[in-house]
Amino acid sequence: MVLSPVIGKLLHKRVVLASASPRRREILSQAGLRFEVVPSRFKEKLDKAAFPTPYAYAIETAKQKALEVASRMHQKDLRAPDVVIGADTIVTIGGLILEKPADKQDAYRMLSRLNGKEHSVFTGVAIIHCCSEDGQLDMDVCEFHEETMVKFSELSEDLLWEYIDSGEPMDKAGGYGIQALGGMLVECVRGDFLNVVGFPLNHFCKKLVELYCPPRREDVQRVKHESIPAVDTFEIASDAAQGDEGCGPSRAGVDGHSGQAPAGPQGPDTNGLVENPPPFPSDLLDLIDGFKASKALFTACKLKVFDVLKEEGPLKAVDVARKINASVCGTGRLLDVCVALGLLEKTDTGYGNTRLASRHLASEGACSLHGFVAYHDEHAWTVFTDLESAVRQGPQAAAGRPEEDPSQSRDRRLRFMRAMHGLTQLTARQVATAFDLSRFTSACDLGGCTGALARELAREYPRLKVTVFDLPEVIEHVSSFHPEGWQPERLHFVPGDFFKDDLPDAQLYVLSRILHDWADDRVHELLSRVSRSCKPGPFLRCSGEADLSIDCPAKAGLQLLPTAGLVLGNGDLSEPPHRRRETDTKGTQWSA
Ligand SMILES: Cc1cn([C@@H]2O[C@H](COP(=O)(O)OP(=O)(O)OP(=O)(O)O)[C@@H](O)[C@H]2O)c(=O)[nH]c1=O
Repeated sequence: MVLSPVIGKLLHKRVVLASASPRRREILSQAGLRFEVVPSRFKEKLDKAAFPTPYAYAIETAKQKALEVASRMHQKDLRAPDVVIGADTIVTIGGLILEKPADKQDAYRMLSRLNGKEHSVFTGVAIIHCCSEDGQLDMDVCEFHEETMVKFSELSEDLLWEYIDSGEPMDKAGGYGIQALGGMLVECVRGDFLNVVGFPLNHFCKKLVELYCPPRREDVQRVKHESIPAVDTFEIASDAAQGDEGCGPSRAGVDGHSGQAPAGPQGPDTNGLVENPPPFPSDLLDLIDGFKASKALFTACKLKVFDVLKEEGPLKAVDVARKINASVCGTGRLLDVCVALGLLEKTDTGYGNTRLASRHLASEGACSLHGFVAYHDEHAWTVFTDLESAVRQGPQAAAGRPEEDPSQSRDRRLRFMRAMHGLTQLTARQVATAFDLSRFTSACDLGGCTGALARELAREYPRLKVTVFDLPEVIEHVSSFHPEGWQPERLHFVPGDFFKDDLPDAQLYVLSRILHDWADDRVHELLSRVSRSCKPGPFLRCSGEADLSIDCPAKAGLQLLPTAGLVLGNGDLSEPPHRRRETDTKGTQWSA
């Protein structure tokens, strides 16, 4: 890449750097660019949590800095510069964004966090091309970011404080300046050094090539003058002249409007040119993008990435690729996605599981959700792919599908059981202890699958005998979900269909994750069958997430566990359960 012709493209344009950073000014002027400096008054206080990535935050801040300068200059002399450049540098570590420290203690907190570790430095850049016609300002925004990895050595407390006392950290993102004394803290750098200093010159020049030789429209996003968001400013307009410094011929266009009030946080500025920014639609973007994250998680689980890393991590991408028999490039990308999703950690030694992944995404272990993930990948994913036709044609379309072959349906059932087993193991204790069931001596878990909840109930209540009632083809596989030689005390399994067969006798019926599977008429039928099986006893009724208009038997206690399902009992439940947890009561109303 020949640089001077690129920079030369800007020679006859009025270029403004919307930044007070002396480092940015130096980098750009040393590259031969001629420009003016008009520091932006945009307050860097966007809601970080509203951005999907740290660099999206840096880019947006850079853009707002530049937009603020462009619109202010346009208002002042009704002529905006040709090009305005904004930039924002942030340091990120462990999902946290570090900007300039507020004071020495803040600098100490930042540097301690970075001590001995690798972190990312992102600079977001916005290049705005302005065009004023008939008093109207149109702007084309081109934006990009650059990431550089920086590793700090292990540093002593004394050294950190000596560095802080030098005063250098205070105007620098992350509390250090790599180009000066801070260079002593740094063990190595991966990527563009100047990006850390405050401006990714190389990427900037490449962007200019794209824009000018010839411009590629897909890199340029047209922003109409009307859509310039409102900005918060630090100073009143008259302060501007003090901050503006010229590098080239000074045409900053600041007219020193004295005594003019700054635009309020929400209000338009004096010329009515700046409008309220629309709220950033991060929830919507998450909805749009969410399936990609799910599929990346499903794929990593299926390829046993979390198992490999649990046993042998940390490992480099190339080693993981070999172990899972996949391409190095594809594996590297998948691993990086998992890092971004918080499932893996990446260090110098390679990729490793987070605790969350080791506990829940490896295939073995009491808290494993591997089966639950596999079920969603192999079953729910396909079902949802057909959602449009299900909506168009109605549920009868699914009913009209050809019968699947029995071995396939057996596999599907086992997958489903594995999914339910994993999930129930995770929640069983909470469900079993959400109510005080100690007065009961017998319970029946309807559709209790592998008995994971029944087992917990039996463990929690030493007097309780629990029957698991489920389809014969489910009961047939139960033993494979429990340790060999497992002899459950006070727990037994009865095959049957709760819509057809007599329900086993019990004082308490448990329906956990059952009712949501059925349409209202079926729910009514099932609850009526349960109601008929209940023996006379004190009465308590609760309505919760579903409005149960069943013929509720005066003989049965009936409670709804919103997170888990329904418990029907005939014991003395006339008082609200004292062991009910706050988190379990959401949306539930009690009436005796
Ligand atoms: C990591 C690092 C950062 N910096 C400086 O940190 C400021 C970041 O803050 P910003 O908000 O992006 O810029 P600013 O200085 O406030 O200026 P402005 O863009 O006008 O808001 C910029 O200065 C950078 O050089 C260094 O000089 N060296 C380093 O190693």
